[in-house]
Amino acid sequence: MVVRELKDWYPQYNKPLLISGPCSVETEEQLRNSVLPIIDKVDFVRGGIWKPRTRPGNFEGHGERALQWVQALRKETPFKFAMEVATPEHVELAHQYEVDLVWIGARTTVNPFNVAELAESFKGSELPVFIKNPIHAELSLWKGALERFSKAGVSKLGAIHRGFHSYQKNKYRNVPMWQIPLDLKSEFPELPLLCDPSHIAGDRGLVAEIAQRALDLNYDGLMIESHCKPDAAWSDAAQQIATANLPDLINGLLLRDDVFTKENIINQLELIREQIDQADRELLEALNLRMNLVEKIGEFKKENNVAIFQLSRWKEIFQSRQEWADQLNLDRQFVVEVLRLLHQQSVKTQTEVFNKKEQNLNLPND
Ligand SMILES: O=C(O)C(=O)C[C@]1(C(=O)O)C=C[C@@H](O)C=C1
Repeated sequence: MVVRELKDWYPQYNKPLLISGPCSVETEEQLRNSVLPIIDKVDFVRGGIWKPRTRPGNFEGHGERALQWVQALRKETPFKFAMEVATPEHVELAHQYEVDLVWIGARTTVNPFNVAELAESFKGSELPVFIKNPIHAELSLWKGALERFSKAGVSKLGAIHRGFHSYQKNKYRNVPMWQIPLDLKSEFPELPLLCDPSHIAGDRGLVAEIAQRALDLNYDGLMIESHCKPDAAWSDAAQQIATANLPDLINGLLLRDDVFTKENIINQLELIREQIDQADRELLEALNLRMNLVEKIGEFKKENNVAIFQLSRWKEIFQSRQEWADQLNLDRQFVVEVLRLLHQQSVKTQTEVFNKKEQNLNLPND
């Protein structure tokens, strides 16, 4: 997949790229009051034209009528406009109304049929397209959508992390699972990655801290929902911040450098990284030793016809290592995950020992 850096196709890019505006375009007046005060603070104004709603009966967006309001306001005061598209008809209207950036919503990204059809409708287009993560935590679906758009010739491509649905109650509306977007960025370092703290939070009180977290992780930009009267919003009222509060939120964010630049800090960093290298080497040697011992026990078990899984020993290990973790001030959950992985690997290794055919038996056709 060919990806281009933001700066490549958006030369005025000054980190972080900022997209803000209301969840939905509701009325001409709401649009004007939500947009005009933020024009010089953001790169793109966002506004929902069609809203995919979980249940029928909720406001589903005004469609083309809202685009006409956007067009009229832009004639008066120019600004770059971004919106979600979910069908080829939306894409056609995006071109017709000279929208500057579009994104593909989480509910669309999950469906390869929709993605393929949408990507096709971008053939020959110069529009930048950002793909939101699929609603459930599956990196390959997210990558698949990006690849389909790339294959269709969309080169101004980016990703938006908006968190993942969880059936369990959580502090956040959508669980961030930061590792997934970081895995995406590791694979495609040039791919512009934005965070949508509003959809992760589901609550305007959490938006600033999530936005900061994203910048701490070196995201390229943010998409934040803002509304002139958020409590009266027709959709996602709880997560939209007041237009009047957007400047303070933006000014309060700390930008981190990409890499260390100061000489003395680089020296200190290098010293610590050498120690980490050493610690990792010892960790791997300890793992190697453990796996050799596990293999040895596997051979004993095979010789003596004893089962691989030893519940009472495993329970004892599981318990005692958590106590050790407490003594060492290590996070218990982290240690539990490592133990589970270790045990899984032991069982796999001993299964291989059990299945190993004896050498030199020379059984025919075996
Ligand atoms: O103690 C054993 O019987 C082992 O084989 C080792 C080990 C482990 O990984 O520690 C592996 C499998 C058993 O279920 C319990 C423990």
